[in-house]
Amino acid sequence: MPGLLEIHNLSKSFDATKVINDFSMEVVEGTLCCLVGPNGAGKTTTMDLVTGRIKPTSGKVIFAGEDITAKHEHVIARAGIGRKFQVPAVLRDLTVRQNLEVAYSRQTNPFWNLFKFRKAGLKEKLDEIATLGGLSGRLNERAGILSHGETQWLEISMVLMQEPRLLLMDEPIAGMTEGEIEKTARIFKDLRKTATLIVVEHDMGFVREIADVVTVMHMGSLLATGTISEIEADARVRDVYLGEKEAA
Ligand SMILES: Nc1ncnc2c1ncn2[C@@H]1O[C@H](COP(=O)(O)OP(=O)(O)OP(=O)(O)O)[C@@H](O)[C@H]1O
Repeated sequence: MPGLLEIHNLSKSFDATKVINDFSMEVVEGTLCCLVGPNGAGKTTTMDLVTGRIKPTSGKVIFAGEDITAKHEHVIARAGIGRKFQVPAVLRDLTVRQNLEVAYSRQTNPFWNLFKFRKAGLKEKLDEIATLGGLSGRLNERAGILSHGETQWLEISMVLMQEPRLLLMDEPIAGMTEGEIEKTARIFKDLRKTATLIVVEHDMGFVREIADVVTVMHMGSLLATGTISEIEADARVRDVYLGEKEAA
């Protein structure tokens, strides 16, 4: 079965520096892939290339069988690739519910959204996503009073409102408490039932908890890919990545 996302021989140079070097990976629909690697390995740049934020020097990105390499960022988003960045972009003065409505309609006027969401189906969809994101009891709270973890879950839920087939996340647990990390792992396990995910992550404990597949990058290239047990047993990975962390 072809992957929902296929990256073929991707390279990217900034001026004379090649930061992505003939990198290939495939993500099968319904799986959660963790993209790991030392600082500067090229993980964020790869995500930028997949979402069309920047364009590769060579290589191809295929999504759901379609070549999206040359497409504009907004076209790629509309095709079903959602991204949650590390820095939250919630509207702090609106409630959790209003933020989710804005994410769906892309309209920041709460009154417009109030009418729109009375239409059949949308309220149910919002409630379902709020439950998935662990926010069903917080819908009427102002987003500005949420904890850091809750704000991250709201952001994830906002991306889900756009119904992405593939969801990319940059270090989603950065700054979270232990309890929030555990809850985030549970949310991700639920998400995997309906979406395909790529999570860029440094915390190997969290990766162990959530990943179906782990892909390791090193100096812009693929170093290894496999289950977490295969990756942890791989001497090359230990040398360049885990070894480096132990030494830090
Ligand atoms: N716009 C740019 N111009 C020049 N070099 C860049 C640019 N963007 C990224 N780089 C370089 O590309 C390399 C890969 O960076 P990238 O942020 O993709 O790594 P990363 O694996 O996400 O690292 P980290 O884990 O620290 O976030 C780094 O050496 C970085 O300095």
